[in-house]
Amino acid sequence: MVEMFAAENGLKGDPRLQAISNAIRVVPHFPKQGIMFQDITTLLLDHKAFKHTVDIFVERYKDMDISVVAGVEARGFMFGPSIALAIGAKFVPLRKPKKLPGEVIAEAYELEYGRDCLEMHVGAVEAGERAIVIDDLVATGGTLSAAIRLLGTEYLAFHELR
Ligand SMILES: O=P(O)(O)OC[C@H]1O[C@H](OP(=O)(O)OP(=O)(O)O)[C@H](O)[C@@H]1O
Ligand SMILES: Nc1ncnc2[nH]cnc12
Repeated sequence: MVEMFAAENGLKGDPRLQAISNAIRVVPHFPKQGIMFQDITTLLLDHKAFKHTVDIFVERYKDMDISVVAGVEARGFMFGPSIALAIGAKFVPLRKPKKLPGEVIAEAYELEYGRDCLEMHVGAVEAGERAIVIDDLVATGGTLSAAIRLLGTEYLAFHELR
């Protein structure tokens, strides 16, 4: 998995990827039978692996005229703001329902274990802005698809941690 990710992203031989992978704990059968839960809280405890993670995104997306880093609640909030600050972009939280106080647009989606919805404040992103979506992982892709629909077609790329 690490080798495939490295080859696809121009990071072949980069020792940071294995360190990141090693720092993610896999918890079988959480939150229900059959799910191999990828727990990034252990990555957050390892400051070197945490920094490597943010650095890889920053190296990839700096100087690409990206003005929006959209983070998916909750785990995209743990990585997105650091990346936004480092590349000089604004951070836009994509939140679960009824958390944002202003006018919102919403997108519903299916999860590996349920159904949910993401909301974004109207006006947080302007037409023509280039955005990236940050989250910790893709399972079915439902969350990522909803995030992209929220941002419209102005997004540039998405990158998962593992
Ligand atoms: O590709 P998908 O099938 O859509 O699944 C991936 C999403 O599921 C997890 O979040 P979750 O909805 O469990 O919320 P949490 O971060 O609040 O725990 C994960 O952080 C992604 O956002
Ligand atoms: N396997 C998984 N590990 C962690 N978070 C998830 N969200 C959906 N599937 C997941």
